[in-house]
Amino acid sequence: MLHLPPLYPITDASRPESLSAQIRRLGEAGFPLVQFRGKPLDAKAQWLELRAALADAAANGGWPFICVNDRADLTLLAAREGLAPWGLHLGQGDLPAAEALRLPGLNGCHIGASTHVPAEWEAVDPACDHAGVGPFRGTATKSDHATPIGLEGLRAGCAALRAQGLAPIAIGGLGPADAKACFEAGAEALAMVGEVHQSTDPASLGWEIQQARWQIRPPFRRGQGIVLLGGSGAGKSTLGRLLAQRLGLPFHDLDDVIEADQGVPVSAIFAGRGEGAFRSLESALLPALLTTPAVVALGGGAWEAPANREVVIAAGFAPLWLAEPPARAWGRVSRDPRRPLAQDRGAFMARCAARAAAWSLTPALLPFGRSPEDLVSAMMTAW
Ligand SMILES: Nc1ncnc2c1ncn2[C@@H]1O[C@H](COP(=O)(O)OP(=O)(O)O)[C@@H](O)[C@H]1O
Ligand SMILES: O=C(O)C1=C[C@@H](OP(=O)(O)O)[C@@H](O)[C@H](O)C1
Ligand SMILES: [Mg+2]
Repeated sequence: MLHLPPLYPITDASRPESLSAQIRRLGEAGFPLVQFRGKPLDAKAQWLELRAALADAAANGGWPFICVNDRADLTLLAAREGLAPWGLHLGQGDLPAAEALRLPGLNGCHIGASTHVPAEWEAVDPACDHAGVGPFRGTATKSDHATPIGLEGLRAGCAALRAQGLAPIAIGGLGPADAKACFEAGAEALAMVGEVHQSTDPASLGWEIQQARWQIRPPFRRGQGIVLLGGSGAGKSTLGRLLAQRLGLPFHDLDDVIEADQGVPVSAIFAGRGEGAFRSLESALLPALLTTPAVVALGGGAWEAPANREVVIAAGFAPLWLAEPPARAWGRVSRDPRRPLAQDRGAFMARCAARAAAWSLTPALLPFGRSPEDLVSAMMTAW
């Protein structure tokens, strides 16, 4: 099943802030996925905002992912400009999902559906990989909504969607006080419009909802090994060391292991033998770190190789994407002489954008500006 962040913010065209500015602000706050909802703006206004938001995200390491509400036409236009969005969310009256996926440039697009009654959530178009289920209760941001389904409807909807392999998203008048109940009822994510835009501190809202999800579904099992992945500067090495200490597990940093094995710094391997030689060392030395439970911090590029991903999964370790906005990570590591791939902003962002699809195959840890200490404590509150 598709992994989704715990809180899925949706733009609100009734607010004075432009849609592209809303998406930029939410991305900077730490949300990896935002839905672009342009109604009731006309097609031209929606297109200009969508293009601006997608271009902005592309220049910032592909962050945040953008899922377009309703508009297959605008999604198609964007794809033609080389700005294919992460996804397209289709309502019951929009283009059928399978037809949308056949549009040029849209294969690989994540398609979402809206479901409101059992007949809808029990038979979703198999071309979809996620679906909204709601409305949980009535909401001021959507006047034409269907009858609220409440917690029991949500439970039934989530079970039906999960049985079809779809990630269920609770929607409709939700606030942070609903989070634990919605996750317990089976939601993978909570979609929000009003709460997220009215909040003076959306990062704290995201943090609170992530903690609620961890309380219901901890990010790893007790005693299980953990592999931290994600971009350079996300904080994998720092968090990994601390997490291992708190869990009483050994800690391995793949870069340190490579340096110890080769007797030279990572930068010297890149300079002397090239990136290919470094990637071969990553793949050669990773399996030995997975033989007994441990916390393992990967380097920023190690999750790209399918063989490395397979060995982590086969070892039963929990892979976790430390999902820090690339612009924030760049601010920490730019031009660090020990990081050969953090010398040029454009190249750094292009790598992040190219790697994001592989990272998002795993559950995410969203730091939302918190310290590694806070992150470790929050991950362990489940126990
Ligand atoms: N949560 C955090 N908040 C602020 N700074 C952090 C955080 N995590 C890591 N850092 C700092 O960012 C830099 C990069 O961290 P590091 O652990 O080396 O990242 P990575 O291993 O993912 O490249 C270090 O200077 C570290 O102290
Ligand atoms: O992004 C990358 O490909 C790299 C990131 C580095 O690790 P950090 O993610 O710890 O910086 C290190 O493995 C090497 O310089 C290559
Ligand atoms: Mg590191």
